[in-house]
Amino acid sequence: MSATIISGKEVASSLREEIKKEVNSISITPGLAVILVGDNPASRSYVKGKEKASKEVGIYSELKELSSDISEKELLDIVDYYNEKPSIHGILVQLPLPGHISEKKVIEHISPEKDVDGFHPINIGRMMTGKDAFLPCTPYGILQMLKYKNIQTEGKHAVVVGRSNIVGKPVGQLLLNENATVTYCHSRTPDLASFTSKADILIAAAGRAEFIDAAYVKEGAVVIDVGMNRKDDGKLCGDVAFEDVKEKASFITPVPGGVGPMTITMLLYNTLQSAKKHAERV
Ligand SMILES: NC(=O)C1=CN([C@@H]2O[C@H](COP(=O)(O)OP(=O)(O)OC[C@H]3O[C@@H](n4cnc5c(N)ncnc54)[C@H](OP(=O)(O)O)[C@@H]3O)[C@@H](O)[C@H]2O)C=CC1
Ligand SMILES: Nc1nc(=O)c2c([nH]1)NC[C@@H]1CN(c3ccc(C(=O)N[C@@H](CCC(=O)O)C(=O)O)cc3)C=[N+]21
Repeated sequence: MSATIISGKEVASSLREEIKKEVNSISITPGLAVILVGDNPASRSYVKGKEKASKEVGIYSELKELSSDISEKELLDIVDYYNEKPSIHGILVQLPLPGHISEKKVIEHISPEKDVDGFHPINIGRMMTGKDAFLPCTPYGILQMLKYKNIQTEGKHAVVVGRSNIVGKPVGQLLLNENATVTYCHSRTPDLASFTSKADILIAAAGRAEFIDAAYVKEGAVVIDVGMNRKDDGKLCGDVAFEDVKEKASFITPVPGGVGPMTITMLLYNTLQSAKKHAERV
């Protein structure tokens, strides 16, 4: 039996309709500032996607493009400018940043109230303790995809491949909050397949093209592919060998058209929530 494909595009467009309606119903226009340092083509293409999606739902978006030789101090000053700007409710600094700039410092400089990426330690701490917080967009989007398909997490064994601060760690934490039993794997995990093949829900977030094949997957597992890799022919592919794994899994997400569109959608959602909170305060 071939797996059901979870279309991130479909889930995203349904959520974006709701976001659009709500944006139209509130008294202020949500504003998002996107800061892009340098001219990495992949980063530029993601940022364009975010801008286009913002416009489609009626969110104002402002793109600040900066040269890769900007100093850390100059970048922090620009973050400050948006921290103070009342029409901006969300700030996103596209990662990665050039080597001479501390990502940690920049993230910690963003006001937690405008941290719609959910990367600030205050928001991470709030997420870990189950308090109201901006949840990181990719993990949050994955939860929405599971919900949309009525996939149970309670009591399930979730295995996460990857432990980055932006994907691996928070997706595990959110699944734990949803009562899954969570195992994290990473580059020092010996015999990876011995762990992944136990997973009811397998999250692949390592950034290695198509390396999760059917041998890594349990029959009937739910497989979520976060990976975003370029093949030699220039085509985009995930961490999962889709054609092979889809014959063994019960649900699977494609790349493109899977987790990616959900990441952008949750960014829009977080920006809307931030604007609503702002409206309550003034
Ligand atoms: N679809 C979307 O919206 C998004 C997609 N992405 C994509 O997801 C992928 C992961 O992103 P990100 O978390 O930022 O990447 P990082 O490179 O920061 O982290 C990769 C993680 O995978 C682990 N890893 C690497 N190789 C292996 C291996 N062979 N076996 C087991 N674990 C391994 C690393 O382990 P260790 O810690 O030991 O180094 C690390 O924890 C990338 O392809 C990225 O492009 C990212 C963000 C959003
Ligand atoms: N501060 C910050 N926040 C991020 O959320 C962030 C970041 N930095 N740096 C890079 C990663 C990566 N990321 C993606 C978002 C959407 C797609 C996406 O929409 N992908 C489409 C395909 C896009 C294409 O065709 O190029 C898809 O999967 O269908 C991909 C990747 C967000 N990231």
